[in-house]
Amino acid sequence: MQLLVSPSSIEEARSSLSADIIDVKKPSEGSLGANFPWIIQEIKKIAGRKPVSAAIGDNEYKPGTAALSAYGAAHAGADYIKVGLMFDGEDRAREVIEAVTTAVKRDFPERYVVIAAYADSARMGTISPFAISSLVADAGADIAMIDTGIKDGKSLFEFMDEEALTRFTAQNREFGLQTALAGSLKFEDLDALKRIDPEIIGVRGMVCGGDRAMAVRAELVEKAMMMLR
Ligand SMILES: O=C[C@H](O)COP(=O)(O)O
Repeated sequence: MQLLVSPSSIEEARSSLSADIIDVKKPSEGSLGANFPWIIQEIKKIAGRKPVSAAIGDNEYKPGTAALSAYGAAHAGADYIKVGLMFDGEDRAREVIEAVTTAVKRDFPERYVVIAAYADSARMGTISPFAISSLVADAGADIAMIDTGIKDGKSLFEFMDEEALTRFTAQNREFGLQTALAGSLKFEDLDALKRIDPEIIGVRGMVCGGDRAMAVRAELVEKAMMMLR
Protein backbone atom coordinates (compact mmCIF):
# COMPACT_ATOMS: atom_id res chain seq x y z
CA MET A 1 0.00 0.00 0.00
CA GLN A 2 1.50 3.31 -1.08
CA LEU A 3 1.16 6.56 0.84
CA LEU A 4 0.12 9.62 -1.15
CA VAL A 5 0.56 12.92 0.70
CA SER A 6 -1.03 16.17 -0.51
CA PRO A 7 1.13 19.26 -0.01
CA SER A 8 -0.21 22.65 -1.09
CA SER A 9 3.11 24.42 -1.63
CA ILE A 10 6.73 23.85 -2.50
CA GLU A 11 7.70 24.12 1.15
CA GLU A 12 5.12 21.51 2.15
CA ALA A 13 6.29 19.31 -0.71
CA ARG A 14 9.77 19.30 0.85
CA SER A 15 8.16 18.01 4.06
CA SER A 16 6.38 15.29 2.07
CA LEU A 17 9.40 13.79 0.35
CA SER A 18 9.40 10.56 2.36
CA ALA A 19 5.92 9.68 1.03
CA ASP A 20 5.55 7.33 -1.94
CA ILE A 21 3.60 9.85 -4.05
CA ILE A 22 3.63 13.66 -3.76
CA ASP A 23 0.15 14.95 -4.61
CA VAL A 24 -0.01 18.63 -5.54
CA LYS A 25 -3.25 20.22 -4.45
CA LYS A 26 -4.81 23.53 -3.42
CA PRO A 27 -7.04 22.62 -0.46
CA SER A 28 -8.51 26.13 -0.36
CA GLU A 29 -10.17 25.35 -3.74
CA GLY A 30 -11.88 22.18 -2.57
CA SER A 31 -11.35 18.56 -1.69
CA LEU A 32 -9.45 17.97 -4.94
CA GLY A 33 -8.61 21.62 -5.59
CA ALA A 34 -6.17 22.21 -8.45
CA ASN A 35 -2.95 24.10 -7.86
CA PHE A 36 -1.11 26.26 -10.41
CA PRO A 37 0.86 24.57 -13.21
CA TRP A 38 4.07 26.30 -12.15
CA ILE A 39 3.70 24.81 -8.63
CA ILE A 40 3.35 21.34 -10.17
CA GLN A 41 6.47 22.02 -12.28
CA GLU A 42 8.51 23.18 -9.29
CA ILE A 43 7.39 20.29 -7.09
CA LYS A 44 8.22 17.87 -9.90
CA LYS A 45 11.78 19.25 -9.83
CA ILE A 46 12.25 18.77 -6.09
CA ALA A 47 10.51 15.37 -6.08
CA GLY A 48 13.36 13.89 -8.12
CA ARG A 49 12.39 10.32 -9.00
CA LYS A 50 9.35 10.32 -6.70
CA PRO A 51 6.10 10.29 -8.63
CA VAL A 52 4.06 13.47 -8.55
CA SER A 53 0.30 13.58 -8.64
CA ALA A 54 -1.84 16.62 -9.39
CA ALA A 55 -5.48 17.11 -8.45
CA ILE A 56 -7.47 18.94 -11.11
CA GLY A 57 -10.49 19.91 -9.09
CA ASP A 58 -13.93 18.79 -7.96
CA ASN A 59 -15.27 18.93 -11.48
CA GLU A 60 -18.75 19.85 -12.58
CA TYR A 61 -20.07 18.19 -15.74
CA LYS A 62 -17.80 20.03 -18.18
CA PRO A 63 -15.87 17.46 -20.23
CA GLY A 64 -13.91 20.03 -22.24
CA THR A 65 -12.82 22.01 -19.21
CA ALA A 66 -11.85 18.85 -17.33
CA ALA A 67 -9.93 17.50 -20.35
CA LEU A 68 -7.96 20.71 -20.75
CA SER A 69 -7.13 20.77 -17.01
CA ALA A 70 -5.97 17.15 -17.20
CA TYR A 71 -3.87 17.93 -20.27
CA GLY A 72 -2.32 20.89 -18.48
CA ALA A 73 -1.48 18.86 -15.38
CA ALA A 74 0.14 16.14 -17.52
CA HIS A 75 2.19 18.70 -19.45
CA ALA A 76 3.25 20.31 -16.16
CA GLY A 77 4.81 16.95 -15.28
CA ALA A 78 2.23 15.12 -13.15
CA ASP A 79 2.63 11.34 -13.23
CA TYR A 80 -0.84 10.89 -11.71
CA ILE A 81 -3.72 13.13 -12.80
CA LYS A 82 -6.53 13.08 -10.25
CA VAL A 83 -10.02 14.08 -11.32
CA GLY A 84 -12.99 14.54 -8.99
CA LEU A 85 -16.52 13.94 -10.25
CA MET A 86 -18.77 16.35 -8.36
CA PHE A 87 -21.94 15.74 -10.34
CA ASP A 88 -24.43 12.93 -10.87
CA GLY A 89 -25.29 10.66 -13.79
CA GLU A 90 -23.41 7.70 -15.22
CA ASP A 91 -23.61 8.87 -18.84
CA ARG A 92 -22.21 12.24 -17.92
CA ALA A 93 -19.49 10.64 -15.80
CA ARG A 94 -18.56 8.38 -18.72
CA GLU A 95 -18.15 11.42 -20.96
CA VAL A 96 -15.89 13.26 -18.49
CA ILE A 97 -13.81 10.16 -17.71
CA GLU A 98 -13.29 9.43 -21.42
CA ALA A 99 -12.38 13.05 -22.10
CA VAL A 100 -9.76 13.33 -19.35
CA THR A 101 -8.29 9.92 -20.12
CA THR A 102 -7.94 10.75 -23.81
CA ALA A 103 -6.45 14.16 -22.96
CA VAL A 104 -3.72 12.53 -20.86
CA LYS A 105 -3.06 9.27 -22.67
CA ARG A 106 -2.73 10.61 -26.23
CA ASP A 107 0.53 12.34 -25.30
CA PHE A 108 1.45 10.42 -22.17
CA PRO A 109 0.20 6.83 -22.30
CA GLU A 110 2.32 5.87 -19.29
CA ARG A 111 0.77 8.42 -16.93
CA TYR A 112 -1.91 7.35 -14.45
CA VAL A 113 -5.42 8.75 -14.62
CA VAL A 114 -7.16 8.67 -11.24
CA ILE A 115 -10.93 9.15 -11.14
CA ALA A 116 -12.41 10.08 -7.78
CA ALA A 117 -15.98 9.85 -6.53
CA TYR A 118 -16.96 10.92 -3.05
CA ALA A 119 -17.81 8.81 0.00
CA ASP A 120 -20.34 11.45 1.03
CA SER A 121 -22.01 11.42 -2.40
CA ALA A 122 -25.45 10.99 -0.81
CA ARG A 123 -25.27 14.33 0.99
CA MET A 124 -23.90 16.09 -2.13
CA GLY A 125 -26.12 14.39 -4.74
CA THR A 126 -23.10 13.21 -6.74
CA ILE A 127 -22.25 9.90 -8.40
CA SER A 128 -21.73 6.90 -6.11
CA PRO A 129 -18.20 5.50 -5.94
CA PHE A 130 -19.54 2.04 -6.81
CA ALA A 131 -20.82 3.37 -10.15
CA ILE A 132 -17.44 4.53 -11.42
CA SER A 133 -15.33 1.33 -11.60
CA SER A 134 -16.71 0.07 -14.90
CA LEU A 135 -16.56 3.57 -16.41
CA VAL A 136 -12.94 4.02 -15.35
CA ALA A 137 -12.00 0.63 -16.82
CA ASP A 138 -13.92 1.19 -20.09
CA ALA A 139 -12.15 4.53 -20.62
CA GLY A 140 -8.70 3.02 -20.10
CA ALA A 141 -8.03 5.04 -16.93
CA ASP A 142 -6.08 3.41 -14.14
CA ILE A 143 -7.26 4.10 -10.63
CA ALA A 144 -10.68 4.45 -9.01
CA MET A 145 -10.57 6.60 -5.92
CA ILE A 146 -12.83 7.56 -3.04
CA ASP A 147 -12.33 10.78 -1.09
CA THR A 148 -14.68 12.88 1.00
CA GLY A 149 -16.12 15.87 -0.85
CA ILE A 150 -16.97 18.09 2.09
CA LYS A 151 -13.98 18.50 4.37
CA ASP A 152 -15.77 19.05 7.66
CA GLY A 153 -13.74 16.59 9.68
CA LYS A 154 -16.00 13.60 8.94
CA SER A 155 -13.82 10.74 7.79
CA LEU A 156 -14.20 8.25 5.00
CA PHE A 157 -15.19 5.61 7.58
CA GLU A 158 -18.17 7.69 8.72
CA PHE A 159 -19.70 7.24 5.27
CA MET A 160 -18.44 3.81 4.23
CA ASP A 161 -17.54 0.94 6.54
CA GLU A 162 -14.73 -1.56 6.16
CA GLU A 163 -16.98 -4.03 4.37
CA ALA A 164 -18.07 -1.47 1.73
CA LEU A 165 -14.50 -0.28 1.16
CA THR A 166 -13.29 -3.87 0.82
CA ARG A 167 -16.06 -4.49 -1.72
CA PHE A 168 -15.08 -1.35 -3.67
CA THR A 169 -11.42 -2.45 -3.72
CA ALA A 170 -12.34 -5.97 -4.87
CA GLN A 171 -14.66 -4.59 -7.56
CA ASN A 172 -11.83 -2.44 -8.91
CA ARG A 173 -9.43 -5.40 -8.98
CA GLU A 174 -11.98 -7.36 -11.00
CA PHE A 175 -11.91 -4.53 -13.53
CA GLY A 176 -8.10 -4.51 -13.54
CA LEU A 177 -7.97 -1.17 -11.72
CA GLN A 178 -6.05 0.07 -8.71
CA THR A 179 -7.87 1.62 -5.76
CA ALA A 180 -7.04 4.80 -3.85
CA LEU A 181 -8.80 5.71 -0.59
CA ALA A 182 -8.76 9.04 1.22
CA GLY A 183 -10.91 11.27 3.36
CA SER A 184 -9.75 12.68 6.70
CA LEU A 185 -7.95 9.42 7.47
CA LYS A 186 -6.31 9.12 10.88
CA PHE A 187 -3.39 7.14 12.21
CA GLU A 188 -5.94 4.93 14.02
CA ASP A 189 -7.45 3.97 10.65
CA LEU A 190 -4.24 2.46 9.30
CA ASP A 191 -4.90 -1.07 10.62
CA ALA A 192 -8.32 -1.18 8.94
CA LEU A 193 -6.81 0.24 5.75
CA LYS A 194 -4.17 -2.49 5.75
CA ARG A 195 -6.95 -5.09 5.94
CA ILE A 196 -8.86 -3.39 3.10
CA ASP A 197 -5.59 -3.28 1.16
CA PRO A 198 -6.07 -0.61 -1.52
CA GLU A 199 -3.01 0.16 -3.66
CA ILE A 200 -2.88 3.78 -2.42
CA ILE A 201 -4.10 5.77 0.57
CA GLY A 202 -4.20 9.56 0.38
CA VAL A 203 -3.75 11.87 3.35
CA ARG A 204 -3.35 15.50 4.21
CA GLY A 205 -5.00 16.36 7.57
CA MET A 206 -3.38 13.35 9.28
CA VAL A 207 0.13 14.58 8.45
CA CYS A 208 -0.76 18.21 9.29
CA GLY A 209 -1.41 17.18 12.90
CA GLY A 210 -5.16 16.72 12.44
CA ASP A 211 -6.03 20.03 10.78
CA ARG A 212 -5.67 20.10 6.99
CA ALA A 213 -5.52 23.92 7.07
CA MET A 214 -2.16 23.64 8.83
CA ALA A 215 1.11 22.69 7.10
CA VAL A 216 2.34 19.18 6.29
CA ARG A 217 4.83 18.02 8.94
CA ALA A 218 7.76 15.91 7.79
CA GLU A 219 7.89 13.88 11.02
CA LEU A 220 4.24 12.87 10.64
CA VAL A 221 4.80 11.78 7.04
CA GLU A 222 7.71 9.66 8.28
CA LYS A 223 5.58 8.24 11.09
CA ALA A 224 2.86 7.23 8.61
CA MET A 225 5.44 5.62 6.34
CA MET A 226 6.87 3.66 9.29
CA MET A 227 3.41 2.45 10.29
CA LEU A 228 2.68 1.26 6.78
CA ARG A 229 5.91 -0.71 6.37
O1 LIG B 1 -5.91 12.89 -1.62
C1 LIG B 1 -6.00 13.00 -0.41
C2 LIG B 1 -6.63 14.14 0.26
O2 LIG B 1 -5.84 15.27 0.16
C3 LIG B 1 -6.97 13.82 1.65
O3 LIG B 1 -7.02 14.97 2.46
P1 LIG B 1 -7.50 14.78 3.96
O4 LIG B 1 -6.70 13.66 4.54
O5 LIG B 1 -7.21 16.08 4.62
O6 LIG B 1 -8.95 14.46 3.88
